[in-house]
Amino acid sequence: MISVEQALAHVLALAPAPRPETVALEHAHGRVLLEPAVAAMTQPPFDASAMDGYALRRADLPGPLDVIGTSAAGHPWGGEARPGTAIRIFTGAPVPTGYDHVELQENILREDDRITVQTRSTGSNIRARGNDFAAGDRVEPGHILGAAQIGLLAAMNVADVTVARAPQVVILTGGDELVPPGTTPAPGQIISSNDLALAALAREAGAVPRILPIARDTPDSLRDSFRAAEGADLLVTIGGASVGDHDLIAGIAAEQGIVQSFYKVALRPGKPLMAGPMGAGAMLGLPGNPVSAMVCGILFMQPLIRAMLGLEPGPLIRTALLGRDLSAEGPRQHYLRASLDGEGDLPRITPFDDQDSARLTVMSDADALLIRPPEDPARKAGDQVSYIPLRSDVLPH
Ligand SMILES: Nc1nc2c(c(=O)[nH]1)N[C@H]1C(S)=C(S)[C@@H](COP(=O)(O)OP(=O)(O)OC[C@H]3O[C@@H](n4cnc5c(N)ncnc54)[C@H](O)[C@@H]3O)O[C@H]1N2
Ligand code: MOO
Repeated sequence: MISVEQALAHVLALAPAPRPETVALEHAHGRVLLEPAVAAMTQPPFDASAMDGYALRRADLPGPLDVIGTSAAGHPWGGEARPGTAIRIFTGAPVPTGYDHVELQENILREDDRITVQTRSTGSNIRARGNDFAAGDRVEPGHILGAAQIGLLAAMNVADVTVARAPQVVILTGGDELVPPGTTPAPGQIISSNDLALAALAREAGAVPRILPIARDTPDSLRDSFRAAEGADLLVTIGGASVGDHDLIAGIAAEQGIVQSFYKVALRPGKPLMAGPMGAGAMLGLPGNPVSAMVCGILFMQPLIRAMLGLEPGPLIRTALLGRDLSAEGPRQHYLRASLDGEGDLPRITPFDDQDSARLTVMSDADALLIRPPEDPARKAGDQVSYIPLRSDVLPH
């Protein structure tokens, strides 16, 4: 058995380099920028008024001043500043050269075309040309484009961006006991959940998942499934990884020429785990117990997908204070389903009593996976511990 860290290093070594693709900016939200994007224009492109009011020369204050023109957004005033004058101006309009201040209309007394400034703002109320960005400024690659970056790139007049192609992840689950949701199981059968859960985890990490039809417990059925996965960036198999008579995945993978980087990991839940190169991509074999499959998906599949996208692979590890005493651990690194609460600097983490690797209700209630290293001694409430946060506010699309 190898450690979780060694297994993750093996898995990440299977990631092919991110592949570029050009997309229109309107389709770039949530994608990973792969090449720098360069501003095609300066913002603002002219000194712009930040308020509705009057552009004037500070040297002429307090006035009175003659209003000699109007500058509105999209309709600049074509004249030149003269001493003792002002321009009626609106938010976003160009401030004509020579005027160095905009006074809010609330602070002005106007009689016909003459104004007097009654209160003077401290700032100039002018946004200087280029104070946001200049033509040639770059948005650096290597991160996910969120709403703010999409807005920034649009303002920069960048219409297309080079992003990482989303990895195509094929999900294969098999077992004679499994039928899809929405069908009526025969005696001894259950509903297949792992394929949908792992596809959701893959999508969360930025991949495009494709779920194969549920394979039967026969070599031929699995061979058909492996064939259907050809060309994928990543094949994720779930189940059939253990030592039972019907656990066939390792044999079929070997037949396909997939050389396993490792097989067993000192991990709870999820000991039977395998990975290896497949074509230009990779294969990852996860255990079948539903919670084990998800935990391994979080620990290995999601980091592999993020590495394929050129992102920091993670998983994200945080610190919390233990909510209750815990007994000593065994030789495998343990990821316990836990709740998070508390309002101090560090949250308080409390593992659930039931850690059965088949109970999806417990996984669904969990806010975090509490990490207990191999042979971790007994711990007291209040001790600092590490955890992986589970709830994300990122909605996949
Ligand atoms: N003699 C031993 N038996 C087992 C060991 C062991 O070391 N020695 N390890 C146990 C552990 S731990 C796990 S985890 C499982 C892993 O087994 P497999 O990866 O071969 O998974 P399966 O046997 O195919 O399924 C396990 C369990 O999960 C259910 N399952 C499978 N696929 C799905 C699905 N798509 N949706 C919902 N549920 C699924 C399946 O019905 C089984 O109940 O092995 C232990 N045994
Ligand atoms: O390794 Mo199994 O994944 O503990 O349930």
